[in-house]
Amino acid sequence: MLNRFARALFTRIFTPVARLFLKWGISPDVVTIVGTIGVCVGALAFYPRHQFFWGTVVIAVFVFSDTIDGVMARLSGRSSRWGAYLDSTLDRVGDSAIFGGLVLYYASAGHSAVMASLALACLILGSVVSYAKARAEGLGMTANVGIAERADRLVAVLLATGLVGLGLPEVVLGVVLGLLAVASLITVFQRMLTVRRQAFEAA
Ligand SMILES: CCCCCCCC/C=C\CCCCCCCC(=O)OC[C@H](COP(=O)(O)OP(=O)(O)OC[C@H]1O[C@@H](n2ccc(N)nc2=O)[C@H](O)[C@@H]1O)OC(=O)CCCCCCC/C=C\CCCCCCCC
Ligand SMILES: O=P([O-])([O-])O[C@@H]1[C@@H](O)[C@H](O)[C@@H](O)[C@H](O)[C@@H]1O
Ligand SMILES: [Mg+2]
Ligand SMILES: [Mg+2]
Repeated sequence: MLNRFARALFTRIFTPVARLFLKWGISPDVVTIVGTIGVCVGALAFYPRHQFFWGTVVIAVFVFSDTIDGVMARLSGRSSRWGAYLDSTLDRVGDSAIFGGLVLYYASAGHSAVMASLALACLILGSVVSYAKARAEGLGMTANVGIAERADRLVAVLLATGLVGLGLPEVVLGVVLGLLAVASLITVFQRMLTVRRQAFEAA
């Protein structure tokens, strides 16, 4: 949803940064890679120690590299199949680190099997959401639908985790993770139905 409505706005916001990076001779691939490392460090160094606010701040700084890399590629006429592959593959690494960081905390010092399970459910179902689209595209179809696309999932988990880091009760994060898991599951079915329709239309 956000991907549709906010992409143009965020492209405008980050175009000056993208131009600056290109002027400095930085390539889109470097931004993709450094951004992913930053997200992983933010998630895995801070979340397992219950430093939810600072972890979210670090992740939020680096996560927009995913918008900037694409803008850079298009501005410089360097959009490539390799870049698309690198971008999507490293997105999975960053997403796994975010939910994995929460799993690590709640499965150890946080002592909450329920919260750990909810975060794990979001990790797994979010990956299936992405796979459902990637596999469809690999078969020459599209599955560009769903109520919980990547930008939606990230905004939900980062806002809730950041706010809990600022003092909101932990149950807020539990509710958001629960809703996100359900929304991700619904998205998987939305994508499967879209692909099924195309597969039978083509037959
Ligand atoms: C000035 C800073 C402002 C910051 C404001 C922060 C406030 C946040 C509030 C709301 C957030 C709203 C989120 C908006 C969503 C953004 C929409 C968007 O742009 O989504 C899509 C993108 C990119 O997706 P993708 O990678 O698929 O596309 P690309 O454009 O990259 O194109 C891909 C093609 O490009 C080519 N290519 C790419 C790379 C490469 N190396 N080579 C290439 O050739 C190739 O052709 C590819 O096919 O972005 C995202 O999905 C990013 C996620 C954004 C969501 C982050 C949400 C963070 C929000 C909140 C955090 C709260 C923190 C608060 C902390 C404190 C709490 C109180
Ligand atoms: O599929 P999803 O997770 O909702 O959303 C995402 C896509 O919108 C994006 O184009 C791609 O680069 C990401 O890797 C990811 O797949
Ligand atoms: Mg990107
Ligand atoms: Mg991406």
